[in-house]
Amino acid sequence: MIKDFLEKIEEELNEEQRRAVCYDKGPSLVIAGAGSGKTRVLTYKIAYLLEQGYKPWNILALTFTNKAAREMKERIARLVGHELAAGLWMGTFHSVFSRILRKEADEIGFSSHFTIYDQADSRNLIKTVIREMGLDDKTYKPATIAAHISNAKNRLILPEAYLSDNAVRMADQAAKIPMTGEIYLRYMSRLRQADVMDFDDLLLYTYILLKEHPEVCGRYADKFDFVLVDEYQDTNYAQHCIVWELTQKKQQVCVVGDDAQSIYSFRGANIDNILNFTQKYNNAKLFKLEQNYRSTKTIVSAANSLISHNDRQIPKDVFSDKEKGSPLHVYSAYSDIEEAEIVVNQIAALRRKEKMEYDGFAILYRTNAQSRTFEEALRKRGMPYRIYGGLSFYQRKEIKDVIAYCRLAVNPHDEEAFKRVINYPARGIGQTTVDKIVSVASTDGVSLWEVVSRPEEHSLPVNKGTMGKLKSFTDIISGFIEETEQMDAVFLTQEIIRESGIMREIFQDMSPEGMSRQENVQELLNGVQEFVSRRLEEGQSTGLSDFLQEVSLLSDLDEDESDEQHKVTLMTIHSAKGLEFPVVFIVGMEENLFPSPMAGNSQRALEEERRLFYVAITRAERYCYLSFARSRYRFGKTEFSNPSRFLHDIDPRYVEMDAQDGFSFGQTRRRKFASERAQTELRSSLPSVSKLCKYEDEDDYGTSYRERHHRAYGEGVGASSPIVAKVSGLKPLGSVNRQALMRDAKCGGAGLTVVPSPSASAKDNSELRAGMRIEHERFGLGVVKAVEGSGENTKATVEFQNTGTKQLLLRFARFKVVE
Ligand SMILES: Nc1ncnc2c1ncn2[C@@H]1O[C@H](COP(=O)(O)OP(=O)(O)OP(=O)(O)O)[C@@H](O)[C@H]1O
Repeated sequence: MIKDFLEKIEEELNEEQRRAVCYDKGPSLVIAGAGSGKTRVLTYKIAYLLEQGYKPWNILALTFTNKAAREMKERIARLVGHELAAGLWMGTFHSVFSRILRKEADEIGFSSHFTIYDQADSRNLIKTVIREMGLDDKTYKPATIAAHISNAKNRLILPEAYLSDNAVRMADQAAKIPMTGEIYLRYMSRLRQADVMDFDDLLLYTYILLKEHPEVCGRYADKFDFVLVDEYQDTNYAQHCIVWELTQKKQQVCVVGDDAQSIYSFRGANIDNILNFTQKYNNAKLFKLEQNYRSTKTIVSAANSLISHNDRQIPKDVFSDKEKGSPLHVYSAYSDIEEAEIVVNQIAALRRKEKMEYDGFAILYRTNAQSRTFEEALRKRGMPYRIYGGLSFYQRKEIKDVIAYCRLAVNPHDEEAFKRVINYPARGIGQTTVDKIVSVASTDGVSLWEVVSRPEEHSLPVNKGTMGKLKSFTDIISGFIEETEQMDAVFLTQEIIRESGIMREIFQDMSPEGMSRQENVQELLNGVQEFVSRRLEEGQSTGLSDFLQEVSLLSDLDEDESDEQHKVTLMTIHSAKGLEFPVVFIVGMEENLFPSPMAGNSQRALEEERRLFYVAITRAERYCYLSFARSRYRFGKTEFSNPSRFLHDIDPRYVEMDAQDGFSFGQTRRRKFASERAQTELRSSLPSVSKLCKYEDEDDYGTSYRERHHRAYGEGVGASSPIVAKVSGLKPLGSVNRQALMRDAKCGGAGLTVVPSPSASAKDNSELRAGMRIEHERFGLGVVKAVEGSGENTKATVEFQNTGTKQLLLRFARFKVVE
């Protein structure tokens, strides 16, 4: 058996992997470059320890996810048999330590039956505490307070320490939430009274248990002869301290990870744990796995050249023995619409050329909301896809909520939409009331809307208070109904998001999940805006019911999920960690998107964004495509984007770009692409779009939505889109300023040339002839095939290079003739 196993090790592992696997003479740090077989090494190492005679119950292996633990256990079982593998202590920090905590609960004043609160439970309790303390939960937003508490727990800061820390107090005071420490104190005691732990407590109390009960700590430290930790770069301070408590005596610990793939600081991960490991365990042996088995030489070199721009890292030289492969191809698109079409066209072309299945392709983006345009382009082409680790755009809760209001505005008798939002956002209309409405409606044979619109006539049995709440609801919906007659879909959707209270509900949650919901709602607005602009250009109606019609067709396809096994995968880069695909598209490579504007000027945050890009590139086996859109709708207007600074970080030898794309790689890095002057000039020429969008809500939040978002996303260069101009009476951006931007952008630094989208001019339109080439703001380059009609009704049929053939009503079309 031993001989077989050693032979297997010889066959399956390279020399450095073997050395890392067979080392059990003290602490070790295995730095595993991307695609270098980290999982293989961990699996073999545990199997090796078992073969060496270590007992499974004396081995503790901590993973980042339950899935990783399951998969690793299966692989170990294949090597050493199920019986041995089953006895291992293997799982996530939370699952392993909740098991230990249950056993030792009375040591720290809990019963062994303590309950574990999930995020929603814990937020509810925080909200209750805030209210009990007489504080305003609009100032003390539960999500924000929860994040502060979680952060403190992950750093092992207890309420008393929190309260006595001057720096923390001052920071909370500056953030206008000085009572956070008191809330934390009360929240903790409430959890204790209820015999409950929240998720972070599982780590915090484990640490307390080990630190304050040396005999318990000694028992576990003696029990575990070997501790292994996967994804060590993503551990937080509490996890790091727990590992230390368990291993400082025997020093039999092996941590595996890649500092270049540390991407979870927003969840408390601290890259310093891995960077400083060899200082903490000063006789630790360092193994570097540098051979990448996944990607072509070019992809590995491109990723190396990118990450070399980070200061904080453990030096390594990742290499590949695979074929050289093609350069990373960069696409510059006119708009997010064209970007999606380019990607989908490329998928179709590669499938034809290389006979690849759909599941060989992945589209990776920085934010969830970006899936919309790609989903729509894939659907249009009938290409099967799946969203990995999430829902498709129109299935997301916040989108369904807004759409439900839109449906009511168009048809208030829509029962499902009615039930979905009558008490969302919460307006004190309980299930009992809804049941009564349903019952009366059924007896009288009318719709639910009919009952609440005329409750007396239908003898709805509710009290005066409830009657008032129903009246407020019907007033809101009636307002929308009235507006559907006169307003277009963009105006109305904005109105709905604001007046329904959804904006207040969603935009006060600044947690990562909350931000993602905000981005989704914003993206829905972008979709509506895109719809309206397109329909205007096509000479078709732009009402809300037209938009809903289009959306319902999209959702219909959603339900009619094809049985196709092979699907294109769409996901955020964060969820792509650990996965690999023959072809990877990394989209939205723009400033203000990637790096995330939240990173601001913080070097630490920017380095993490760069690591995220590194993770994305290293998912690719054979082809890697990068794309950016030069404009996209944001905040109700077209915003021009500059290519991401990260594109400059890749050595030009490993990238290529089509010559006509108006982008060139240069030597000078990280300077502003478009000059400040041009941006300022352009901005000052813009009328206040906020008048239309009316996002301001100072009364409730102190700061406005736009202000917060612009803080979050940075100030973009924008121009009113045609529909914005039409509805609000604003004029489209003057050509002088646009030319100024083009002039400045063209000679702007960094070796990049950015040509903003074109705008239409009357002259262009009247002289338009078949055969002419045009540049359209969103559809990109195209050739005019025919011009028909006259005056206001002149239409052109244009065959676009990437976005197909379209008919444009010239009066509304935004393009310029290029030849
Ligand atoms: N010695 C080896 N010989 C051949 N192939 C190997 C070897 N080691 C690993 N591989 C293969 O390399 C690929 C990458 O391995 P794995 O997924 O474990 O990498 P990883 O280090 O976890 O990567 P990442 O951190 O980038 O997700 C896998 O397909 C794996 O089977």
